[in-house]
Amino acid sequence: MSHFSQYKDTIQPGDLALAWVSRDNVKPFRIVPGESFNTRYGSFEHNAMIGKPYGSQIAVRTKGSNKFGFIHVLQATPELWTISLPHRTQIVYTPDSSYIIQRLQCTSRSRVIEAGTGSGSFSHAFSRTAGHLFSFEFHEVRYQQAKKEFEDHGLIADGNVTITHRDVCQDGFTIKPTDTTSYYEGSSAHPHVAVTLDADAVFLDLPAPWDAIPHLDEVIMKNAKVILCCFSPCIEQVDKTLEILEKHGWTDVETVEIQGRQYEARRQMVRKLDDALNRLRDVRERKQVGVERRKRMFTKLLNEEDTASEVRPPTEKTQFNPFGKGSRVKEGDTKFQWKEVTKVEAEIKSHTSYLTFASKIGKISRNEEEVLRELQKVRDGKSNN
Ligand SMILES: C[S@@+](CC[C@H](N)C(=O)[O-])C[C@H]1O[C@@H](n2cnc3c(N)ncnc32)[C@H](O)[C@@H]1O
Repeated sequence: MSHFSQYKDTIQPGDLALAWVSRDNVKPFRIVPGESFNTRYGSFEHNAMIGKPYGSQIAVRTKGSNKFGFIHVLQATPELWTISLPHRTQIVYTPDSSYIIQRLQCTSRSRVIEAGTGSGSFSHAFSRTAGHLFSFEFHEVRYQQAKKEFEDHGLIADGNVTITHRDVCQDGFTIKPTDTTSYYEGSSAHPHVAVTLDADAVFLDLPAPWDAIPHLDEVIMKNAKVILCCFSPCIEQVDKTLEILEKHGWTDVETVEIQGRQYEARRQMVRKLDDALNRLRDVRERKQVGVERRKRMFTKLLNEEDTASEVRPPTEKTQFNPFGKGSRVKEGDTKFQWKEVTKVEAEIKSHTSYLTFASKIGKISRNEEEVLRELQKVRDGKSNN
């Protein structure tokens, strides 16, 4: 059973769990009775986690101190996997993958093609939503690593993912029995019959998608709407992709870019001009009192008079401290006035690329020879007139 497709309540032996150590330190680990998860804040025994609800905080006393270190144990989801996975390549982050999945109209009935697999970040998101994912990777080591990871996560044997070692630009997407693929392993699939992909959604995260696009006609669903997305960091790549999409009969072409932003909501103290003016007046008056006292003391010293009577007047707590200056004010303190504000978080993990979407119904492709003949006819007609 895939570790990513079902929610469960409690932490059990064998689960793939994620330790939330801090916001940018999330680590995957397998729950094994008797083992520990080690961090610089302490060593957390798996036995102390087993049976607890997911989301629990697990605390240990830090060695040689009275302090506690703690982690939260979370259930694996594609979103958390994306921020904790071992990077083998650039990856697609959740702001992009969530948008792409809905634009591809991906559902539990979808048959999705993905190339290349890379670090498998997007593959995990697809595997949760799609009916079947056919993922392709031409780098042998990356293929092996991704395959092992998918097996460990239950995405292959009991899941809905097929991974194939293939250069899709050169050899297309048809999976044959002679291929290095997870498809025939331990499955009841006929070992001599090529796989019918019949894909209705395609995601290409490749340096040269224009070389892969011409091969798609052989493997996409006929008489159904097929939606494609190409993920390209450069506008020059988009340009070449658009040209080939048009040539091969893809329509509804649109290029978008995701600009991920995170807004932090908080309260800000309301500062009125009158309050500021009163505070300035108060400061000036106090300063004046101090200056006059020092002047008197100086004169008395010159005249060798006793200065003992010149005691510092007790400082009354200022009335004009509207902004809590000099004291720590808790956000929302009812003694002050507050307004709700939002702040944009400066950085959010989102590998910015251009997303080019297109769709196709049936096997419509442009007959280049016919187009050239028609163009020639128009030119001939003009020159005869
Ligand atoms: C940027 S990574 C993909 C990252 C992936 N989308 C993720 O979220 O983890 C691109 C991958 O495409 C693979 N690749 C490049 N050209 C390919 C081709 N012609 N056929 C198959 N895979 C290819 C590369 O080896 C690389 O692993």
